[in-house]
Amino acid sequence: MTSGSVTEPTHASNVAGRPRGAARPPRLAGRSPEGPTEAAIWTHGLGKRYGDRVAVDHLDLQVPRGTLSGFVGPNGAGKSSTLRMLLGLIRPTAGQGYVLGASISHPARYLGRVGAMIEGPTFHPGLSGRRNLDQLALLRGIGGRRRADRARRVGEVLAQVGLTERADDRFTAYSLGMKQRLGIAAALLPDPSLLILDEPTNGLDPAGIREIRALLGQLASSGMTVFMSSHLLTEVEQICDHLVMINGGRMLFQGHVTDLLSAEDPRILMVPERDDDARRLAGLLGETGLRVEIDLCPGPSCDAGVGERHPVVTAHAREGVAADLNRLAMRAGITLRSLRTHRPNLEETFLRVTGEIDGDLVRFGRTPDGSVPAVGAGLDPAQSRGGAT
Ligand SMILES: Nc1ncnc2c1ncn2[C@@H]1O[C@H](COP(=O)(O)OP(=O)(O)OP(=O)(O)O)[C@@H](O)[C@H]1O
Repeated sequence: MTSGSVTEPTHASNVAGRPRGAARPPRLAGRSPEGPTEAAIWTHGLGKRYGDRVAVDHLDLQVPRGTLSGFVGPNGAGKSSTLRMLLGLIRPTAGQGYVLGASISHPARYLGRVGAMIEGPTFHPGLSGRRNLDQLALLRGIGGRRRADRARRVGEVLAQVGLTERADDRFTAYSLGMKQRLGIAAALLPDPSLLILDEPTNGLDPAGIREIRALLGQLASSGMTVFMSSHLLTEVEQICDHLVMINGGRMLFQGHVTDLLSAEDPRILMVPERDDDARRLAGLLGETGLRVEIDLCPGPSCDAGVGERHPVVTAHAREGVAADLNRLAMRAGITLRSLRTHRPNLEETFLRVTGEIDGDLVRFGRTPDGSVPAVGAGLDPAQSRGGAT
């Protein structure tokens, strides 16, 4: 079993922990926390300083073999520096790391089994995709000295990334998506066990993103470990089964995407017909033991499906109690304009954990009178998640 773990800034909440019975992707079933030799990537206390600037701060990474793992963090979080240390391009200033069981102090021992695309692919613009790959294979000694062997390997990787039909077109004629796929083909030349990609979907249109997504999914299902950095959280949520989230060089979360998402409280969002009823409704719900917030600002976490701007009362409760909450409101003479359930997606979770947006409570605290903060906050979490009766 590979457990998800979360380290949070103090203002973020409700992310830690894995609810009992949370489903695991089958590919990882039965695995246990992995040591330096079992994990595809393992680091302990890994750090990188540039002068006084700390780019990577005591990172303990564990990327299990065979996963498609997303490496996410805001700009300047330390992703590229980490990838560069793993590839032996820069030296760590602290800690240790292992890639495919070999220490990162001796990159030559594992680089032959690692494919990488960092900072986008660079190819000769006047040569075809096939010729570019052939030259790279020759330079890297892939496929042996025989031209036929090299050509066979180049043909295989071109087929793998779906470029066979356009293989003899010049690189300049390729779309951005095709250029990215050629970059991945180059990384695949040595038939690696681990593929490290820095922002492979950067700048691509939705169709290009879909192609890369399908390609990475295929590679991972063939048993290869793929570790890719990305800013596109929707993509990571859709294609990755494992996630490493960092900010300011520090670990925020690593584990299964499902663990992170299922640790987020499900919510029920209610908009009373009369704005004045919002506080009374929040008070009533709070008395049942639920954690409740009021938000005046429609947004991803408080949009209750109402076009106009009305106070939204959010109860941290599972979907199953929605009808109970509606009845409770009705009994108190409060009619609801809308009621819906919401579970935060990876993007919302990420923004909250990295502190890019304030939590609902903070935002409510900034309203003009600020007199009703969280109702029911500080109650037994089991109670607040259990729902009202
Ligand atoms: N060669 C360098 N010299 C000095 N500072 C650097 C150097 N490379 C990176 N940094 C700094 O280290 C921090 C981490 O940068 P890094 O590029 O690793 O982050 P990142 O998560 O990859 O960001 P981005 O997504 O914007 O590329 C940043 O503050 C950056 O300015």
